[in-house]
Amino acid sequence: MTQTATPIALALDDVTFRRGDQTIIPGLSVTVRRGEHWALLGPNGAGKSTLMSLVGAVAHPSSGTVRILDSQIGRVELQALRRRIGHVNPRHPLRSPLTVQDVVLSGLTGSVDLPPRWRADADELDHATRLIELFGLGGKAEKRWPTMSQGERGRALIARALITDPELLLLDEPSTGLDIGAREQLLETLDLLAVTRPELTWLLVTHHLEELPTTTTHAMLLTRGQLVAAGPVGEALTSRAVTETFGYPIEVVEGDGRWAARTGRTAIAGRV
Ligand SMILES: Nc1ncnc2c1ncn2[C@@H]1O[C@H](COP(=O)(O)OP(=O)(O)OP(=O)(O)O)[C@@H](O)[C@H]1O
Repeated sequence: MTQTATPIALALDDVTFRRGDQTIIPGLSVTVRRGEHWALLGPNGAGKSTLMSLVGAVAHPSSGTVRILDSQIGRVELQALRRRIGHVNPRHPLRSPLTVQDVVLSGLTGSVDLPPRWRADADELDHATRLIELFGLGGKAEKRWPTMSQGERGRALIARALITDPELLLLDEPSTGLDIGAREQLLETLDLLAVTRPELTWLLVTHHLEELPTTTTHAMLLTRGQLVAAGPVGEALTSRAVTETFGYPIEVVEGDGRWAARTGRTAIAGRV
């Protein structure tokens, strides 16, 4: 019996990205398969957000090819492709006092605010309610954006990203500003999502190894727009690769699927 390979969710082939004179990504190739959960790590300015905008069908590469789901950027209508991608941006530019429910529903209209005459139908309302419950916001559906905590906002934004049943979920620093309890709740929810939606592929940008869900399957380490390591998390997230990525001696520790970083004291001792 022949085994078919898991379909590809993202394929970047020799991708470059330039802004004016600056080359932000000098040539990057990586393949992500459906159902994989990738962590994307790298120092400030490494190009993580740039990479997220390329795989989120927001930016075009300067050269090379970007395939997202079954479409190649440059050959498809980006708007249609974006509807299949859930993008969680911690700097969501909402100014109006929308309720949790409306924030989640705004994922259906793809807008920050709800269009004035738009109304959700019964199925859409039901879906929003289920997501609000899943993310522990049941009982808070009427709470409004300005009075929501950072943790509540983060969870509402993930529910918003999921309401279109995306095939790809992009999480840009989803734990930013969360206290330990809220962070743990978020990580548990992502782990639960991995069970309830095994086909969903995600890419999660973080600055902290402690913020990786236990269901992280792969990791990509980026510095100056180039990959230092990319592959199964156990192979890519090594002390050596993290040290090279951040240009500082770091020891990576793993236990029960959770990750942590601490200063590589042995390496430092060897320097003095
Ligand atoms: N709008 C912009 N105009 C000019 N340069 C930009 C712009 N956005 C990003 N850059 C530059 O592109 C490079 C990569 O930035 P990017 O935001 O992708 O990095 P990052 O890894 O996400 O950083 P951080 O961890 O600080 O969020 C940086 O050198 C940055 O200064």
